Amino acid sequence: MSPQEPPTPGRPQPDRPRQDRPAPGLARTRPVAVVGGTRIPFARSDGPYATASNQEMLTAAVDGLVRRFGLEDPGAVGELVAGAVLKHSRDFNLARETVLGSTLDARTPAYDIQQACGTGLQAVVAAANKITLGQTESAVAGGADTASDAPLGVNDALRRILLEARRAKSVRARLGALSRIRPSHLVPDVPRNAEPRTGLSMGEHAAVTARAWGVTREAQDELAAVSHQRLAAAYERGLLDDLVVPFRGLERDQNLRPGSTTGKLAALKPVFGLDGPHPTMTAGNSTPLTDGAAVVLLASDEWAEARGLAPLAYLTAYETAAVDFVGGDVAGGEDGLLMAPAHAVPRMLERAGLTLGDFDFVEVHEAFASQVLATLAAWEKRGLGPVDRSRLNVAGSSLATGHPFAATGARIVATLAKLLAERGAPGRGLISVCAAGGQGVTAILETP
Ligand SMILES: CC(=O)SCCNC(=O)CCNC(=O)[C@H](O)C(C)(C)COP(=O)(O)OP(=O)(O)OC[C@H]1O[C@@H](n2cnc3c(N)ncnc32)[C@H](O)[C@@H]1OP(=O)(O)O
Repeated sequence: MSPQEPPTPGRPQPDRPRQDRPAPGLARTRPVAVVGGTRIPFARSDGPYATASNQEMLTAAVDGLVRRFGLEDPGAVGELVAGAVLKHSRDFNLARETVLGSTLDARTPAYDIQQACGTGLQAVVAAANKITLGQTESAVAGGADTASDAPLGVNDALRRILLEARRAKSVRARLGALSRIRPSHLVPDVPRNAEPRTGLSMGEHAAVTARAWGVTREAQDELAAVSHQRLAAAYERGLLDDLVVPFRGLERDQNLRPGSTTGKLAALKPVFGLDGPHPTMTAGNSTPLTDGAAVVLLASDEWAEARGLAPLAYLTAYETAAVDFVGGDVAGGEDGLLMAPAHAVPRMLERAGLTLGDFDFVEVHEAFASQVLATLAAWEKRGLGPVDRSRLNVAGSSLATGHPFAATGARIVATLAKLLAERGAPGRGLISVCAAGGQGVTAILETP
């Protein structure tokens, strides 16, 4: 090529010696340690956190983590990744605002993430991916949600009139627009716990799936009672002592009922699936609407070692899946709204070369007892084998703790990492979280 010829895109230039690709220090992968986690006790909505915002709750959880691991110094944390499902417009930059209001160094970058109830786990995965690629040394990840302080939207018709009034070029045109406001326009737009494409609530969708998989009321109540009993036992033996920081007078999850028994649960009246025969889902075997926040600290081994912190476990695999809950095999149960983990987990296990029997702990987010049981049945049908119940949600799960949507993933990661550390290496735990919109987020934690 003559010096006058333009360089061909993508061709190595003769005067530029060929380098090792990728450049040294780039595109490496390395283990991602879960160093610890902190959450505030979860509260039933319209209870003690009724006036707490997502930002206040997330800040309390972050500050708890900063105190516990001494993260105040500049540059200690690479970034904060967090989200909320129910967001006010003031929460548009929730993670960064949380940094600014917290004891983290104000120069800590932060960004928001959202995958419905999978948000907390997806935040952990996003942060972990940067650590494994060597793009950052440490990160805090998690989420917060409040169903009490839910954002109320302006009635759509009123919003259009107000926008028209704002755009008006004259006082007359503005008054003309405003004169169309009617008392009915003052009815707010309240967020509904429902799927926009079906109009059905999460519970109603779960009821359809429960029927498809033949999940009984007794099995659901049994799972719910065990969840409460195991969470109560976990508190009693101190498992949560360094994971939960008090907030607004609460020291333990408010929803926890240590005396929950199948007898008491059997007395509750059904609340979902009332349009079909034998409804089985009640307030006791469904998660309540909940307020709360949870975060975890992730890091490279080098970072943890330099700060004298011992990793609890390592995040070693991740998978996500989605189902066609509108047009797919909904009646057969495979494409039920909350069944995406039934697809994500087999894929993840195949990639990892593992079966369900290879796990010491299996953590399945309990949106509803019926959805957990349908998921277990689907895994079995797909040849993954049964889950040993003595390894399932051993410290209780969302039926007992409650479920502040975006916080649940981080709660599970922190609890599982603690369980693995307590058990001692080698150990392995699976996480499965179903999410609105027909999605599932799953992961594996290990102590090699
Ligand atoms: C991907 C996902 O995670 S999807 C999941 C998203 N989350 C949801 O969809 C939330 C679903 N939950 C709900 O909508 C509501 O909590 C409902 C409809 C289930 C229940 O709401 P409410 O009727 O307000 O429940 P409430 O707390 O009042 O409980 C009803 C009764 O059951 C009783 N109860 C609830 N849990 C238990 C229990 N474990 N043991 C004994 N009694 C119980 C309550 O004491 C109450 O009794 P009372 O009427 O005598 O006071």
